[in-house]
Amino acid sequence: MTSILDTIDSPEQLRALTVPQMEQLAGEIRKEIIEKVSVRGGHIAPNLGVVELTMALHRVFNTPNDLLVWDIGHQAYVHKLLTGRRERFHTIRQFGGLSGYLRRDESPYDTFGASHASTSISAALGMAAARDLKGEETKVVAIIGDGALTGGMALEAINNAGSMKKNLIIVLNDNDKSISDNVGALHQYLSQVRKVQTTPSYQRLRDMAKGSIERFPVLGDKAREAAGRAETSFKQFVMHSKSGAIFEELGIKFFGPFDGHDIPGMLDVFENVKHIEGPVMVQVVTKKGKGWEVAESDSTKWHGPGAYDYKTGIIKKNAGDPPTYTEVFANTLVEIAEKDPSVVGITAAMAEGTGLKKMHQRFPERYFDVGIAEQHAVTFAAGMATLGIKPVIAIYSTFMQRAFDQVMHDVCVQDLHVVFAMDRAGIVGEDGQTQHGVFDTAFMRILPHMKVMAPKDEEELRHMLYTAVYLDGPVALRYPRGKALGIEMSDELHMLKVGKAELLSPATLEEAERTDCAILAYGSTVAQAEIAAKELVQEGIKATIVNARWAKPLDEELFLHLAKTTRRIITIEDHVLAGGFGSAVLELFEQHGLLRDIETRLIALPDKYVEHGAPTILKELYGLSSAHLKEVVREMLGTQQHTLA
Ligand SMILES: Cc1ncc(C[n+]2csc(CCOP(=O)(O)OP(=O)(O)O)c2C)c(N)n1
Ligand SMILES: CC(=O)[C@@H](O)[C@H](O)COP(=O)(O)O
Ligand SMILES: [Mg+2]
Repeated sequence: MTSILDTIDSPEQLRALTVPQMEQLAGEIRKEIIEKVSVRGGHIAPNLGVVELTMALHRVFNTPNDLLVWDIGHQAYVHKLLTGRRERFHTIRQFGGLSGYLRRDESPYDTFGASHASTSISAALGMAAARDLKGEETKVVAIIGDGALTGGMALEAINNAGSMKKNLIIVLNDNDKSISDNVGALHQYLSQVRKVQTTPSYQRLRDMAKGSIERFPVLGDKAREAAGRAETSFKQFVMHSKSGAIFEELGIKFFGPFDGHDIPGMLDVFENVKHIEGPVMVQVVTKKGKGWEVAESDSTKWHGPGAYDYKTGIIKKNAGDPPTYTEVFANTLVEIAEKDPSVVGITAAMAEGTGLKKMHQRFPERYFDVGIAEQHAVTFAAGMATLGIKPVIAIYSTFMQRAFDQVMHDVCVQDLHVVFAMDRAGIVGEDGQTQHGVFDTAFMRILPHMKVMAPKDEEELRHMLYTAVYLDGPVALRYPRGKALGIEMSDELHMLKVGKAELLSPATLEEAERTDCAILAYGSTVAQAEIAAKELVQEGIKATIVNARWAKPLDEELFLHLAKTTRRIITIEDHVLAGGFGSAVLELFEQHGLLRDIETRLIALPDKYVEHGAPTILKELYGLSSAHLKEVVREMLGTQQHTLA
């Protein structure tokens, strides 16, 4: 059979296909995604679920003039394949390759960049308002998942859209799943709607209504007009059905649920709703992982797996790999919670990613998944803290950005004891620009009362978590994505001294005073600093290595002493330069009038959004490697590289 996918350069060709051809294309797209994504991993299940939906949207709407606004963008691989990116599809999520999300600079079909959830309706409403100001006719369509609909921004946008009355289509891609099971009252409401409307009587009525509209195949305006006139048309039926009453009452016409895998059905629905005035929501029911048994049967596992074997459906994992930082964090939290009933775990829809599912399994009553609602999660934690509960809120560093004001206004001003466990801190790799967690030290350390720390390894992470739980006031700890170092971990947990760094080498402060320079390393970069120091010894260069542990409060005594004695200080961190750990150290030196007398170098990420790619490539590129650290030391000392005989 000749490939149809091979002939698709743009939605233009898609628009010329028959329904059977589109059905064949759906199969080819699934095969392409399953095979190509296997190399680096990616968002498999979300994409397999939207194949028919994406084709129908590009078929009915005149993209790119009509605007499709995908929420998150993790489900936009099909959209990429249909919009001229087939040739480069095999590069997806790789350094220099296609992004795993939408980017306005990647294609004119990518109308709005994302990866954080719940932005699509706001952006689409803004586009609709701009369109009207400009007197244009463009259709604007937001496509949002049932998970993303639990986010505050989506609800704020619905509130706004319902009263603004702009022409706007919201497609609710309801697969009954966030990454894990979806949560919340809105989710329960939509599930109810789905259940009611899949009763046999509903199905019979629906088939009758659908039959009436099918007599008017989608051939053009005349057929549509005829369909519109049909008294028993599906459109009129769904308009008068009770589904989505909650949205109807907010001023948004609601249609659905429709089968999101039924191509002719989808074409009918979109052809109809496209002509409706005012805001419209269409509930489309899809199956996450559709068409690939392994992904259908466990869509959580296949939401965003790493590399896998597409022939066997087995996700690759090396036997004997050390645990991830996430696993160590989650196990330690459960360990602490075993002994302390006042400890609770809170997640914003990331039970798997943050490891908090372990809290769920062990202490379901002390585990809270609040949905994709980071702002609410933080203030919810603050409320708990007022009554003496010890909330540990585990949020990816990048998603913490959402809740900055809640951290400031609801937690820090009131000096409440909330622990912020910021997973995925630093460069995360293939998810790229919007997901690197490289701003957290800056935005946390500027807040009065906040304490901020980062462990050098998994053993230290355990004690940092314990310390954070038993300190007072707000405490944030950041730790990286992925595998830990594989070092042995102790059984006992202990408190770390607040604001005390660890002198790693040489063994004593007296020896450190006589070294050529001091490297103050923060968090995961301690490992690079240790490697660099060992190798520099071969060149006759002696460097003091400090594991800073705290970005706030700093170990002022030690840092000032090393500055005064070695007179050369280098900082290194997996974070942007502006406002980070190195900046904090400079502030300290400036306050003590030291900057004129010492030399400093700060190794950190530049003032740009770091692209996607393997972490090793990105760290090398941006100088977070031991090799670059050695170069900086040599440059500072004015020495050339040479090896001692
Ligand atoms: C603000 C924010 N918090 C958390 C996430 C992590 N996240 C990515 S996809 C996802 C689930 C989205 O569910 P849904 O919108 O229903 O899309 P589906 O994957 O089911 O198609 C979550 C929680 C995110 N992208 N943004
Ligand atoms: C869209 C999405 O799911 C992201 O939040 C991200 O892909 C998570 O990645 P990891 O959990 O693999 O770090
Ligand atoms: Mg979903």
